[in-house]
Amino acid sequence: MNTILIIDDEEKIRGLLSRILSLEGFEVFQVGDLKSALKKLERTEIDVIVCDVKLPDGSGVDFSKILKEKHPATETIMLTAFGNIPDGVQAIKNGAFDYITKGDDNNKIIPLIYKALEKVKLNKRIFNLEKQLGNRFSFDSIIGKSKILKAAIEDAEKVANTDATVLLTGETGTGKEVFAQAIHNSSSRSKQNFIAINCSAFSKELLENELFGHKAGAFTGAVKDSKGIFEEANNGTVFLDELGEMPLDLQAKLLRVLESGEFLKVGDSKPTKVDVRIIAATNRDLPSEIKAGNFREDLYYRINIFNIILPALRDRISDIEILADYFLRFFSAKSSRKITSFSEDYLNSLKQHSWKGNIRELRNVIERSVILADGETLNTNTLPSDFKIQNSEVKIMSAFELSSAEKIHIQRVLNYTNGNKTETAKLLNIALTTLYRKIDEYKIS
Ligand SMILES: Nc1ncnc2c1ncn2[C@@H]1O[C@H](COP(=O)(O)OP(=O)(O)OP(=O)(O)O)[C@@H](O)[C@H]1O
Repeated sequence: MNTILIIDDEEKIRGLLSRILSLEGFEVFQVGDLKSALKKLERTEIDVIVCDVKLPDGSGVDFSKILKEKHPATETIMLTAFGNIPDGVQAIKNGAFDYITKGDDNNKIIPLIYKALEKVKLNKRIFNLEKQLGNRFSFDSIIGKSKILKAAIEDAEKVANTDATVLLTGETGTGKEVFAQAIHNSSSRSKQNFIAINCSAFSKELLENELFGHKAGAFTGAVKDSKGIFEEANNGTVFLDELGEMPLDLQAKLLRVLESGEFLKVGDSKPTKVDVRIIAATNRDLPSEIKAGNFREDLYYRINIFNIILPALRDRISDIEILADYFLRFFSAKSSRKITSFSEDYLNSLKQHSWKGNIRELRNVIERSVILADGETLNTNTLPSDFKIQNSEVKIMSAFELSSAEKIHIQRVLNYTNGNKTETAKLLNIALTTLYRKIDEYKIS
């Protein structure tokens, strides 16, 4: 049953609304101030809130902002006083679904609630999809049916419930972090922290500080003791991404953690002891790195206890369709568009591509196509120019058509980002200044 919360300090109005909405079959709750509303929201899942603007402990308009941050799936309808449209407009800017004028619009409330409930349904769907795509990966949500992927999943499932160190190898974007999360989530450590760090993203000093933390006074600006991720992840799992890039000095410190669970914080003389499981990943060939003097051999043998090799996408072409379909559903739901299929040529082009960026690249290509799509089917004209397209959909464009296609393309991406130029330039892979020049040139509003 859908749940509605009415926030109004006037008992009569609350009662009246509550009766109307209960008769409609909703489960209705009512409170007289914002504090009680927050309490109610902590305990009960509310779909739609009907909220007065003036409340004894604050303004409903300001509250709508807090609500969007704390309960993003819930939608709010503001009840504004007669003739006070600015309040309603501000509430919508703050994230409210809509507003109605008190007393005046009684017949509008029910249809508006149904509309808001549709939006709530969509919000929930998107959050679920995002959760799957984000950090809640389990083995069931790893997509793909190819033998080579299934074998990797089977190995990972076997090792998950041990405390063994795991080394994940594979090209960029093959899902190493996704596998690391799935291993953690199905291990006995799943209730504890999973902390991922990219060893190539920091200078040596910063990485040491991030991993091991520091004592107060260890360096200028170190005013307090600080925990590193090994301490933060105590009893949980640390995922060391791009391990091949870790500086040699830090490799020695990591070896000690693996051997004894101990390390020295920066500026400390007493060791700190932790119990962490380590999962490492690399797209480098570690034996060659050892030969080149960039990676410690003893650390390699300590890390390479259980190696899982993640296949490149081009080696499991049979998975492309199901992955593409998954991302299509995700991005069409995210942009509230009804795009349901690919053309045969589109799918063939995907299958012929070399996929150097693997699943990450596929995800980005589908997102781009969803932005550019005209109808319910993705066609090859939404693919980037480096895709092989050998089909009936190709036609030679004149210079005139090219520039109008560019204009339409920019306009679509701008619509997709709600006019955010920085994000648009990023998606188009052009400089912000180029975007401004083109907006000017094509007179895009
Ligand atoms: N089997 C899968 N099913 C669905 N999505 C996946 C799958 N594998 C990877 N992804 C998605 O592909 C993207 C890249 O995955 P991930 O970051 O795990 O790759 P990686 O191998 O760790 O990359 P890098 O080496 O660049 O760090 C992410 O958006 C992830 O959600």
